[in-house]
Amino acid sequence: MAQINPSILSADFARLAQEAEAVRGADWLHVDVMDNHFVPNLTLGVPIVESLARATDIPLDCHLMIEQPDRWAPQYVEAGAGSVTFHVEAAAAPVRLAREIRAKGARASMALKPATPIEPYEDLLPELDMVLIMTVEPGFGGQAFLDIMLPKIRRTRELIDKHGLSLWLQVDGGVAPSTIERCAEAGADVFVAGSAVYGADDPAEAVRALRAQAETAAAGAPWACKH
Ligand SMILES: O=C(CO)[C@@H](O)[C@H](O)COP(=O)(O)O
Ligand SMILES: [Fe+2]
Repeated sequence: MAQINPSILSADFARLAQEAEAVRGADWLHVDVMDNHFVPNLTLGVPIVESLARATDIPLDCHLMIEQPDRWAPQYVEAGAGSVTFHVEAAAAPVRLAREIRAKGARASMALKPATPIEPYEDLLPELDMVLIMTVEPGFGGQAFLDIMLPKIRRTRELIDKHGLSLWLQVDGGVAPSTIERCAEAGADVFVAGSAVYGADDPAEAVRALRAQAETAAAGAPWACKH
């Protein structure tokens, strides 16, 4: 089943509890943590994640666009995140980090920037609960979807299926009604959407509509028939 994770990067940061309520029915709330080093933007950190976890019962999917994730990721689990994604480009010891995140009780996920290939990390997949293929350069919401990432999504789906794994395949960046079907056909099953959800008149309805589009597209995809 397709999961839709609205990104609060496109929400009003002064009203985060209400903005979470506005997307009731979403599978996860996507929280973009940026440190102005790994990416040229600065957002929020552990204390806000802690408050948000108390303010909503939607589980938090924390996407860490930060340097030194080995040092910081465990603190996001302690703050209440149900899933923590680190960038493999920034991690010193991705296997140890994934194991630590899992041992602390959250789902462990690894993100790849657009220029990072999946193939060198094939052997790490069993250590993970999710892989995030970035479909924009990380750092900002509202950017145009990079079509050139579709082959990487397909290749990642093939690797997951080849190893008989059940980890989720997330896409993030420019996911909208005009792009979500191509992502689902390529093999993604978790969809982050910021501007397409919070820019809509009815964000909860936008979540439902995106999910329906993704599920229809996935049903007709060749990879879906293998399960
Ligand atoms: O991680 C990021 C950006 O770096 C994303 O999660 C964005 O927040 C997605 O926003 P849209 O492209 O959907 O507007
Ligand atoms: Fe993100």
